[in-house]
Amino acid sequence: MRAALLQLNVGEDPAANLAATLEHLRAAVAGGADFVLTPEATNGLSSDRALQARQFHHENSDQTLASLRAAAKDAGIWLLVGSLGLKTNDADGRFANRSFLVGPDGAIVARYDKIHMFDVNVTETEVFRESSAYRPGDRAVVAQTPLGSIGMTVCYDVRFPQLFRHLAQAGAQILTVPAAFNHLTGAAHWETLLRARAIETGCFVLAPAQTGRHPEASGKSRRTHGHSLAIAPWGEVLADGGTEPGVTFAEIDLAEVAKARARIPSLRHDRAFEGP
Ligand SMILES: O=C(O)CNC(=O)[C@H](CS)NC(=O)CCC(=O)C(=O)O
Repeated sequence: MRAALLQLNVGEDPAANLAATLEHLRAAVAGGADFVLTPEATNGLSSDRALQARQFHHENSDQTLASLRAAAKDAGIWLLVGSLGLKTNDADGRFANRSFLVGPDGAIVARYDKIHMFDVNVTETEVFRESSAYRPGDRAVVAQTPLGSIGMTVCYDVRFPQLFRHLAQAGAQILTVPAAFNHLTGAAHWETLLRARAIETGCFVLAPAQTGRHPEASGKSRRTHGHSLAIAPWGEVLADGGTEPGVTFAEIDLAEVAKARARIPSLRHDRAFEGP
């Protein structure tokens, strides 16, 4: 199976972001991809909640999702829409940060709402309160597909190894980690965290990422780390997307999952313990 990680530099306009995503998706298909993955926040990054309330839609009327489903069907590929900001029916008006797995017939096979919210002061001036805009999910998801069993996560989830262990012990062979990783924390932690999750679980880890500077109409901007990564179950980096937007390919051979787990069977060696 040939996977393609789309590395994006989205702005605030969902229509422009969709156009760029479709362009990269066509390049991925032309390059022979069976499974295409887009990053977190494929429909846009913004800190302007009022703007997002005008631009985001409910899942069943979201144009980004409809167009990407149609593109997956046209090309006959599997597609992970890393995540979309979507409206919910919650009284407090919070959005969902939702990841979708789409089949080659365009059907939604699985959906996952990001569980861990990035409520972090990266520096005094780079402050994130994701949970003020997004409501966290509370359900782990593994999807069985002909490509393998796929455990779904998003971005900051990568810092919670118990979720990854749970997914692997529930049968996942491939773990998806679409991200909009911060440039500072990314430089320090991104590759190490992803490689650790692959090694601990004996899973392939596929992590398509946002990259570069994301300017907002308000004058604010954020910077993301890029470096979309495909990692093998033994921990090797198979492909690194660098810092430019584009497509990065990786060959996924599921036999590697069984091989890595046969060499180090730690996934089956959990023990109960007491204290402190
Ligand atoms: O806010 C949105 O619209 C979309 N969501 C994101 O960009 C999220 C929350 S700000 N980013 C992360 O989780 C980065 C985690 C990270 O960088 C780390 O763990 O160090």
